[in-house]
Amino acid sequence: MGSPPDTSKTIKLERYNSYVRRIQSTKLLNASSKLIFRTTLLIALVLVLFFTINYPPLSDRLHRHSFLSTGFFSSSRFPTSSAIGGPNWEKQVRHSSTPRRPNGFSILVTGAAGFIGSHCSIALKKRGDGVLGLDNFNSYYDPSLKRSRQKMLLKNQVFIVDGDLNDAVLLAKLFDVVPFSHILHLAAQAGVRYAMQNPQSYVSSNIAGFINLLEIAKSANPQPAIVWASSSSVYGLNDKVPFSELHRTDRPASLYAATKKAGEEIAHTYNHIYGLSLTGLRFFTVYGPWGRPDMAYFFFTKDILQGKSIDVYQTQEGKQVARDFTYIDDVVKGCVGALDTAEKSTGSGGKKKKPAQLRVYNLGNTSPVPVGQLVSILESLLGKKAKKHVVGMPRNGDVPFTHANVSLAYRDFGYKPSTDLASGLRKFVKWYSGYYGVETRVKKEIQGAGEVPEGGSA
Ligand SMILES: O=C(O)[C@H]1O[C@H](OP(=O)(O)OP(=O)(O)OC[C@H]2O[C@@H](n3ccc(=O)[nH]c3=O)[C@H](O)[C@@H]2O)[C@H](O)[C@@H](O)[C@H]1O
Repeated sequence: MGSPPDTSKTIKLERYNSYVRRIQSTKLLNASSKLIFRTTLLIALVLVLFFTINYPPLSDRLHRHSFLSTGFFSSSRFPTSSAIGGPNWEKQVRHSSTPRRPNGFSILVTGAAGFIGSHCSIALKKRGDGVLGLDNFNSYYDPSLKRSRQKMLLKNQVFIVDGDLNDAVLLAKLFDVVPFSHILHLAAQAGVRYAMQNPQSYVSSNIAGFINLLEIAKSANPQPAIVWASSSSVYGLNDKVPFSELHRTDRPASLYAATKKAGEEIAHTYNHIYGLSLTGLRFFTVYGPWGRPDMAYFFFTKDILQGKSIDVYQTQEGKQVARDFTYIDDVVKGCVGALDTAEKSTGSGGKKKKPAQLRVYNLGNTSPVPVGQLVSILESLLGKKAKKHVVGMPRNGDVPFTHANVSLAYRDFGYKPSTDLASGLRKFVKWYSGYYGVETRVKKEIQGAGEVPEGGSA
């Protein structure tokens, strides 16, 4: 029998091999943890860099009062990740405000998601001006309508900055990025009767906001020329007709009217001290497609269709209340005419060099219509009778009638309203039917004729 085999060498070899395997797996583990650590660090760095550039919004970084971009932008041209103040945002601001025609304007339109603001923005953009919008999308009336207008503007390559007139940091930033030649200032707290419910909102938008904008404009270089929305309501208790720019406007009947009249006086001051070119437009009850749901023609339409009763006001003496209802397309032509004839501001670096232009114009229809007749026209266009409730006009700021003399606007920029109330309301009802998807006589007629309702795709 031979001696047992010597296994001690084999055992040693196995132990050695297992030792080497352990070392190798530890090394592998170390290498992969290092890789994971480095990758995490890199991702963290990229994220920190991204948020430093894009977030929080500019004004949050510079002061605590915040406005947030809602990232609502749906157009492929203006992607959703455009926080205010970031490079992507600046690119959109520049692109939107760059004119596409020789000697075109670069215009900041405040209240661009509003009724008159959205129509004017599109008209100006279509003729080749650069247009940048500003709007705070407040909820005075259904903000979804403002968002729909915003979508329509995006389709027309107009970008709206989501921000407030009272945000001085934002306004200063906009003027840093763009040397605006003009401002069309239409942002305001509108509505005559709402002023009794929320007086402070009128002070905040129509006075403080306006002054904030003027402060930025007077310091800008070049100073822009400014065209802005005043109101027919400044005539207040004036009873001379038709209303002329030469008539008294020192008896406003509502706080809304008082803030618009204050705006006209404030405009005088900034023109006088700083040489800003300023043109105030007194709008007379403007109506039409994409209009304001707080206005009588709009909510009468809704209530009539829903079978609800409507209050039709009459004066305390039992007379009909009347308005010089003015169609939106006519008003847009007036705004464009005022911009085209606005002279340059004369100041620079906050100092006036010589006297500058200061103007006020009526933009009305020159043909007042009693509210009862407005209701009859709507009944016929909707194909439905209204449940009318005739009541005395509440003492809440309303005036019994308005009637514009527009000879000054005609003389200076050829303003000539051409749409009567029945034709204008027909266009409004056509839009309303398409936008809200409701049946009306107008809709049946246009479908019968093979037309597509306006606003149906918004
Ligand atoms: O030109 C302006 O500067 C203003 O025009 C608009 O004010 P107004 O002319 O008062 O329009 P709007 O409310 O549509 O009432 C229309 C008519 O219906 C009567 N009216 C109103 C409500 C009601 O329930 N019943 C009624 O008969 C009412 O008595 C009136 O006769 C803008 O809203 C305002 O922001 C401002 O721009």
